[in-house]
Amino acid sequence: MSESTATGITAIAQHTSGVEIVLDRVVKVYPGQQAPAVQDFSMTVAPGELVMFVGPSGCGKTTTMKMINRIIEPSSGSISIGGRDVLSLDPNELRRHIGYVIQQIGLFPHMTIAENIATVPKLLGWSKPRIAERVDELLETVQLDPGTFASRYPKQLSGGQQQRVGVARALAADPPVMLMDEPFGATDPITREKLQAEFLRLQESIGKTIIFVTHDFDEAIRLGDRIAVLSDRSRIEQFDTPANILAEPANDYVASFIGHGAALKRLALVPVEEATLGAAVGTSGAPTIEFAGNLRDALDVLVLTGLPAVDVVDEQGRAVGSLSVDRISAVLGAELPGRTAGSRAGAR
Ligand SMILES: Nc1ncnc2c1ncn2[C@@H]1O[C@H](COP(=O)(O)OP(=O)(O)OP(=O)(O)O)[C@@H](O)[C@H]1O
Repeated sequence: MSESTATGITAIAQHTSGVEIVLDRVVKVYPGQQAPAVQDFSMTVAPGELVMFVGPSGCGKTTTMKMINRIIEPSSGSISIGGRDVLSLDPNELRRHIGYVIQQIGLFPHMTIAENIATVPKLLGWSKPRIAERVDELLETVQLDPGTFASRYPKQLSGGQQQRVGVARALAADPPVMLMDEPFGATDPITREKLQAEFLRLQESIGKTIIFVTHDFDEAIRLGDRIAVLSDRSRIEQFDTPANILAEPANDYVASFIGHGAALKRLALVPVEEATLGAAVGTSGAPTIEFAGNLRDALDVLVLTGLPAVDVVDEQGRAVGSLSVDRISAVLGAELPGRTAGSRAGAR
């Protein structure tokens, strides 16, 4: 490795919380192919941001992501992480400083869970006590008891547990950047929701810069700070926050991707505290909604109970006000100042 390469890696490795990723006119033409799989892809991802790539099969999501850690070499264009040109760095070294989680998990079957998590720290030459401490810490972070799981083998874990280990392994050397390729895709819907919720909580504390590939638009809405909706050759059709994409899809392609129920999806993003509450009703025995909940949960209660209003309660269970369908609708209306009814309908 040249000296400048070593300096570049050190600069990336110094960071543990997120750094900026910049892709500039990145192109990938696979050998023997006429058309590029990725054409002129440019994007800046802010430090600590969680960006979701969503698009149909074959549009180039994975190719684009894999060029960042150089599992796939770009044909042209530039990519930088924390201001360092990744194409000038040693690819193997680079990968040790970028966490990588894939759907197939890729745990080594003949290694224990602890050994799996320790792979990169070992390659980086960490001491045994430091590695052991890190493995325990990470298992706890992903809610697996080290005493129970550290010495097990992957096949002795459920799919969801294996996926948690995959995340722990990617985090082992505390990389500033994580690339995640359909990481929860192979799990059943309930496990998937659980993993998503855990992952969101985790990201709140670690603040990595993350690129996350998914087919599932609802997953993108739930997790992303911003979503890039991609079409053929990784063309960016829209790159914006989930709320903005739901409220105002850039074109018919994005609208079709959102599918039905955009208003309901938007409600799930709006916390109860953003609504203007009415007076508490105080009907005894009626279901309530927590102040920390979202407007979709509140609407669920209203629909299921048929009540005109549902009480909102604080952490102590005290009613602090109430929500009705009108009050919930008013929040969505207020989010779209000056928008005509016609354009709102377009956000379907
Ligand atoms: N090694 C390869 N050689 C030739 N073409 C390839 C290669 N890998 C991918 N492609 C092609 O490049 C395009 C983009 O593939 P890519 O895997 O990036 O898409 P994707 O959006 O991630 O798809 P999926 O969601 O199905 O994983 C596809 O048309 C694919 O057939």
